Amino acid sequence: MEPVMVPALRSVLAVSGQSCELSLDSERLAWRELRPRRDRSRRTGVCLTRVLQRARGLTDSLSRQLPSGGHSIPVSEIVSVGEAEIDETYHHSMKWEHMCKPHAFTVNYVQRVKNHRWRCKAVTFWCSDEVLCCHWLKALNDLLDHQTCRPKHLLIYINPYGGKKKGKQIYEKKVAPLFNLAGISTDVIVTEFANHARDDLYEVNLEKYDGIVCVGGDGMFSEVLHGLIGRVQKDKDIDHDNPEANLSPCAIRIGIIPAGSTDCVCFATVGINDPVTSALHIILGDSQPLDVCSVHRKKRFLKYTVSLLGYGFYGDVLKCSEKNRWLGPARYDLAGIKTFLSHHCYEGTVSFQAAKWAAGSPRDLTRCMSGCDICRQSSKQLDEHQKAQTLGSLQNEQEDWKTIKGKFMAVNAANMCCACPRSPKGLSPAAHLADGAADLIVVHKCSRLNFLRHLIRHTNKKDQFDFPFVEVHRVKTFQFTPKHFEDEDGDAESTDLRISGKKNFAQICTDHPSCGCNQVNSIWNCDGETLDQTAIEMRVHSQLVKLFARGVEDSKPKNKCSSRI
Ligand SMILES: CCCCCCCCCCCCC/C=C/[C@@H](O)[C@H](COP(=O)(O)O)NC(=O)CCCCCCCCCCCCCCC
Ligand SMILES: Nc1ncnc2c1ncn2[C@@H]1O[C@H](COP(=O)(O)OP(=O)(O)O)[C@@H](O)[C@H]1O
Ligand SMILES: [Ca+2]
Repeated sequence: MEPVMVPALRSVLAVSGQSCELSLDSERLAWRELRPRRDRSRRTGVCLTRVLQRARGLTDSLSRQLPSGGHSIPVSEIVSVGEAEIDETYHHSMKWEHMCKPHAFTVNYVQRVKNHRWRCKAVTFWCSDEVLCCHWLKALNDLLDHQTCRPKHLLIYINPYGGKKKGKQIYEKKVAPLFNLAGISTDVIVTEFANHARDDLYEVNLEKYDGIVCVGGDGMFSEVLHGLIGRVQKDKDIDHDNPEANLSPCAIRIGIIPAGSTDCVCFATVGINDPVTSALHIILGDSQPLDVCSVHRKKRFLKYTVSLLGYGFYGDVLKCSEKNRWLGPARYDLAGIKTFLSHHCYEGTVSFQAAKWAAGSPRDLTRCMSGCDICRQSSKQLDEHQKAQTLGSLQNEQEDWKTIKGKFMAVNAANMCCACPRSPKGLSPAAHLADGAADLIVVHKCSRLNFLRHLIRHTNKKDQFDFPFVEVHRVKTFQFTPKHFEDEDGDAESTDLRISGKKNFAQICTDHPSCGCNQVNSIWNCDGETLDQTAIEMRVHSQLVKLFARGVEDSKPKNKCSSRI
């Protein structure tokens, strides 16, 4: 059982009562049984074996079982290592007081289970003596110290009222113990009012932290996003009211512990809305760049959005759902049915500039996966495009605008696929997290039945864009102007105020008999937050923030990057 130090570490230790050869190099920890399990006569020692078999939590559901019967864990997926905790009660009840404390260490590591879920598993290795045990502990801890991407200090904001109001409970029961295990220190703030986290981020000493974590839904994430981006621009003296401004990227990463109603940002960046999985991605120090869209009206900043910016159907669903917040996540289903039945359409003009440099297209049947090639290629091409623009070698950008006028059921910009439990492939299944572009989906006025057919396709494998009344474009920027703005030659500000303030929708409707719609205006759903203004411009900022995530992993890992739908 002497360790072999050159070039890597190799020893014979015991796992679950079996002698195993354990080896470690800078990449992997691996072990394989030396003798078949049934061969009890030659086991390493009766007492030790019994302790091993009964030791708490050390059952043999080991991580990557190799075809040869061996196991292997990448060092990058080890959560922590430490001296094994021996169950003292058991120890005494078995009258083994005479036995000196066995020398063992436990490795906590990530295990993949179904549907992109991760769990933290433990395996304990038993050594013949203390020196060997310390040696292994030191070697493993040294390797973990080299995982420099891992956060050590986190600032956590918990929304106690998000989703089913279980944010605090989820954090305390499922997440805090894991952060503890991984030796991460935390400052926890349970928010007391809406925008508490956003405002706090303007004041806080960010240098103290390696990451900001929000516990809540997309709305809570949006708060943290606004606080962080706003703070960085303020520190760098960048005017976010200028729609042309080149925003400064945020170096500090954001983690999301899902505890909301839709959890679409988490679902689309991790593959599942599961608090333990997200906590493990944070602990391992994953990093996923994310595009952020800014929404302006004229020269005034309104909001940032990372998932859905939707007018018409999704705006109305949100507006209706806000009245029923007490219903929790079910409020969206009720609002969805009501909105569907009311079947409103809205008249206006959509103008956009296509993301010509983007490597993919909204209907190319690819999905943005971990290490996505399309994101890498697109952002490279975008850099080149921007350089060419600065040098003046590209034609006037103004000529690139395309316009769609008409009556719409919905105008949606999806900056990511927007997958969520309601729609596992999302609003725009081929949209990308970090390609510097968003998918603009325009659903023209159609019958109720056709709109239902379009909606249903969000829940199955069929193409929701394959209808004559739906068009989709990959864009870098778009503008929307409702019809009444054009008619009134809109002083945007005063018109919007009038719509949202003095008049109610019924009055507006009778004022506009020619529009054929029940209402003149919808509102914008901006990552689940309402926008009062209707005439807006949106622009994508490539990879402005980073999340503690790695994109959705391919469950059948043949091609690591983008896979066919
Ligand atoms: C017939 C079934 C049709 C199902 C159609 C499902 C489409 C779902 C697309 C979801 C896109 C989600 C984009 C994400 C938005 C979130 O940022 C945002 C905020 O999340 P948070 O509360 O966690 O903070 N969430 C939302 O705006 C919620 C959008 C949910 C829309 C649900 C719509 C349900 C529609 C049901 C129609 C039923 C018609 C039935 C006719 C008999
Ligand atoms: N303490 C609080 N009290 C009330 N609202 C809050 C609080 N903390 C955060 N919020 C707001 O709650 C809204 C919804 O939060 P979110 O966590 O996204 O839940 P949900 O997914 O159910 O919408 C967000 O707009 C956020 O700004
Ligand atoms: Ca994008």
